[in-house]
Amino acid sequence: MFSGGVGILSPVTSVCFRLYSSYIKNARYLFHLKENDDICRQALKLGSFYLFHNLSPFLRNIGSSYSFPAVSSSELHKILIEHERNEQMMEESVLIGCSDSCSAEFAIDLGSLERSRLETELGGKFTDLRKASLQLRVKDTPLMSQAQALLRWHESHQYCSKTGKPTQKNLSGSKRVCQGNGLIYYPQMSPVIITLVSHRKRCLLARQDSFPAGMYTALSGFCDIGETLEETVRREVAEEVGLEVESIRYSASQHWPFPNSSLMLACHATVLQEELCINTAEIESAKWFSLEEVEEALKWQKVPPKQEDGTVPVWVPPKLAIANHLIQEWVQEQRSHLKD
Ligand SMILES: NC(=O)C1=CN([C@@H]2O[C@H](COP(=O)(O)OP(=O)(O)OC[C@H]3O[C@@H](n4cnc5c(N)ncnc54)[C@H](O)[C@@H]3O)[C@@H](O)[C@H]2O)C=CC1
Ligand SMILES: [Mg+2]
Repeated sequence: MFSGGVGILSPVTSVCFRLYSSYIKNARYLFHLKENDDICRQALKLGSFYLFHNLSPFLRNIGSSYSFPAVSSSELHKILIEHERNEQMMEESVLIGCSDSCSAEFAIDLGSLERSRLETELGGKFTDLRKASLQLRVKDTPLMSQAQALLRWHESHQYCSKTGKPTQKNLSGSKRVCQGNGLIYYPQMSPVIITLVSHRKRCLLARQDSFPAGMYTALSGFCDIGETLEETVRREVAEEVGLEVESIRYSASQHWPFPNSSLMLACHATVLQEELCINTAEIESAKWFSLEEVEEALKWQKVPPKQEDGTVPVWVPPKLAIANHLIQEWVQEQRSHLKD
């Protein structure tokens, strides 16, 4: 059922939608919701709502796993009334997507409501995002991260940086407009490259002193303004480990919510030499690893225990991090070379 859009879209648009795949229907419907406050206001009455409290997502424990459940519009309405809030508060929600049946999905921060009472009533816990990311199934984390990132952006962009006047969110939350001069602000992400450098049969993993003990990962760095993806890869590899990049191959991307929204652009790169010159202001340690060593590091599903000599074995970020994807991809490629 095309519930979210029924009776709201023009007949012409609705006819077009019937010819499209559900993916295209959803994309077009979301476009209308983002752009048109009236359509979005209607969708609020039928949509579902993911809950946050001071940016901590609401999780429910079911047996040995956790879910990130949504409440219906009428359930949210009831919560607001019971906590003596105006139903207008529903309009503080931000749009984060829509279901396969085109029912709009929103996120709302209930930080002004009593947390422990809400948790008891809803039967779950508002959980810090980092902890929640590790508790939830990997496939459920992108929606939660996206929702938190958008709520966080709105929370920190209440005023225009040019006029100092308040900014007003449009209903979907796809932008904020300065009440003084009409300047429009859109949610932002910082582009970051993450590169798995390799040379012959080994790959390079590094760690910063702020990482948990034993954790090594691929090199990463924020793009400077005006740089291309390729230029950032070359500069970061040179800056952090003193190596000259020979070739770059794009792999995949990921939205990363920590500490602020980044768009992680993941690449493989080969280098011309292997002698490292580590920039200790940025990196605590960087080492070349063989296939066997990387396979060993991948075996740890969580932080490994200390060994008898007090050291922690090398391990790599969990599956939810794109670093893990890059490392797995390299392992697959090395294994396939062995077969050749
Ligand atoms: N999802 C994943 O697999 C991984 C994600 N990351 C993320 O990548 C990001 C960048 O990693 P680093 O190697 O530390 O970057 P980096 O090597 O560029 O160094 C960080 C420094 O860059 C500067 N900087 C420039 N632009 C910045 C911006 N827009 N925001 C914050 N700092 C900025 C700051 O001085 C900061 O201290 C971090 O947010 C980290 O969480 C890092 C590794 C793996
Ligand atoms: Mg870095």
